[in-house]
Amino acid sequence: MKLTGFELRRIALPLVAPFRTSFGTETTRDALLVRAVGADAEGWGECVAMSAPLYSSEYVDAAIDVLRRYFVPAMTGVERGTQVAPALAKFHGHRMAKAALETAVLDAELRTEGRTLARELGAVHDRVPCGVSVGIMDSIDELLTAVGGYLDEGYLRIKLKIQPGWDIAPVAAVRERYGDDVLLQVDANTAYAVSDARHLAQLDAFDLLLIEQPLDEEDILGHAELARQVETPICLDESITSARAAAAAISLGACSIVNVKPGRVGGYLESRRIHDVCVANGIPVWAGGMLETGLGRAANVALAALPGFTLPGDTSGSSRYYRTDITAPFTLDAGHLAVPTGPGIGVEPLPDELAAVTVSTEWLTL
Ligand SMILES: O=C(O)CCC(=O)N[C@@H](C(=O)O)c1ccccc1
Repeated sequence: MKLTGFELRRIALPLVAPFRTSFGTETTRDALLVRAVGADAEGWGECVAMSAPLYSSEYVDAAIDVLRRYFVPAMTGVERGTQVAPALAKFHGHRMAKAALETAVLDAELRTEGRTLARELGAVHDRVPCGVSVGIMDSIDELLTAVGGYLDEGYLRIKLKIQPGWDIAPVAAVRERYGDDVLLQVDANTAYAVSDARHLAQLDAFDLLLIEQPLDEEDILGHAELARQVETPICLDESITSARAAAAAISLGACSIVNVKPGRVGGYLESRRIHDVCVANGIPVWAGGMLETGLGRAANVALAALPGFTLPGDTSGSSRYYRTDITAPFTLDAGHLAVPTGPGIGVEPLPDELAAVTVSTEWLTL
């Protein structure tokens, strides 16, 4: 499929409520969409970089610049999704920008050929169990109300953001209020140090599924040491930037569960490779999230349908974050989301909704 060019579209979606993590608070999702335009189809990719380099080194302005200056010009001659990563291999980093470009080309290719992303990746389910991520709040009462609301909506797993000073008490309160059967996990987003091991070991009393990314993303050996001192399984997110990094972290004993986030690792094809490495090592994986619109959400749900995704992911319904999504909304059904069945990622932006949140567009001809 011959490509004629790409559109970079920056959008701003207000969140239904502030979302606070150990590294900041989001109130509006500043996001970059990439549209690949081919002779007889177009495809979409969502860059999950945040406004500022607080989750990782990437941020929206940098993604726009690197796409415009280096990555899109390197797409000359590229006609299939599998050709994108090799064409970008000489460039270091910027995995979220690379992922958006690869997904847009892959979506256009699959739409041209009438194939779904789910099938292309090796999905084996037609719906996926959904968890929800709950931010840091001003009070335990506020947290318990939020958690109760999500449980009422049918979410099958609760993830609590934690940080020093907001960890043991909120976990204990949720366990005390909602019981021991609720699937519960925590996410520290690198907020602790290995010297906090004894403190974090207090979480062992609460039968958590996992503790996600407690230490700095580069502290693989620290996570291996922490795993020796804490019973709760350690899950890595920010540290796992590729299948090679996953293999190394697993062999070093740094994690026993992996959060697979396509944007963080450079795309859905590398995500499948991470899945395969983890399955080969008996390591469960689950689909992470980055407050995606329905475009990224659709692709994440397809990925979450692969056999090794045995834990509910951060694949919540659209209404968790947005009053109005830019695609038909993803709505929870008995705690699950249906895997899209249309070609490619299976969804498209709704023109009016997309226009309403568009901040800027830029066309780059190949
Ligand atoms: O449900 C979602 O899409 C968000 C899930 C979530 O908590 N993402 C976290 C994370 O660190 O995994 C995050 C939040 C905000 C910004 C970046 C990452």
